[in-house]
Amino acid sequence: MQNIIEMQEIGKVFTTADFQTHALRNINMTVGKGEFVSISGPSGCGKSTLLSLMGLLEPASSGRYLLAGQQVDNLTFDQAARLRNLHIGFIFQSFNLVDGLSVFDNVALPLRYRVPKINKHDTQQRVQSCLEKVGLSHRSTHRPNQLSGGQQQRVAIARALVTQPSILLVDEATGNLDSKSGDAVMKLISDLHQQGTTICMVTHDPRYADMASRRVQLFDGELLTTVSRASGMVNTVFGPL
Ligand SMILES: Nc1ncnc2c1ncn2[C@@H]1O[C@H](COP(=O)(O)OP(=O)(O)OP(=O)(O)O)[C@@H](O)[C@H]1O
Repeated sequence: MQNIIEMQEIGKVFTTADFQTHALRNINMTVGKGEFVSISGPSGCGKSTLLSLMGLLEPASSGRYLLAGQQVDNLTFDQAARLRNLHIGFIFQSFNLVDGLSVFDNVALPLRYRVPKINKHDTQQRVQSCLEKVGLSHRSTHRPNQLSGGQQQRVAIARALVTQPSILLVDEATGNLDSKSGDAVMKLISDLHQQGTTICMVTHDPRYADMASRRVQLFDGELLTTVSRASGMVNTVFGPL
């Protein structure tokens, strides 16, 4: 299987005036094309930091990171933004939709930053197709505040898909939703995986973690175990459980 993500001995230290936090230590991790990996662990263990590094939202402090085969350490801000736009779709707990824009324009937003530019006709088709995937094509002219939380998260998923990313990074996508809407969003994410999308998802919910093809556990900034559903194999990478 071709690797989309390859992290070697990745570390992340946050330094504030009086404090250093080792958020991640010595992370060795690969994600193959088409895999669905869930990332779990206690609060503060480094899950969101790992996702931010994967998504080039911030650089690692040490180690080597290959994204889609390209070494991506030491990128400039603009280079990171361009690669992000090409390869990564994000879904966060907060939907981060722009209230002043229609559902259609929210989904189209990432395409505005594409180089080379995507013409109006192709934009129209891509947005429409993504809204159909999430079952909201009939709501394209609505504003986000006219939708339920679950529907807003589905718009955020359509926005993440519109750039046809190599990998979808999901951080507690169901955290702000009631259980019924949460289950619907997770079904959608699972369907996207069945259709071939690569997914890395942070979740606290063991039921949702179990939907992944591989489960990764973090503890205190270190990779603890990875469990593959296909093989049922538990591989203790570091330390005690
Ligand atoms: N920008 C930052 N500056 C300083 N410390 C940070 C920063 N971001 C995260 N940290 C610290 O890094 C550690 C890991 O944080 P992170 O948000 O990755 O944990 P998490 O596992 O996602 O937690 P939670 O489940 O509570 O969301 C924590 O100790 C946190 O305080």
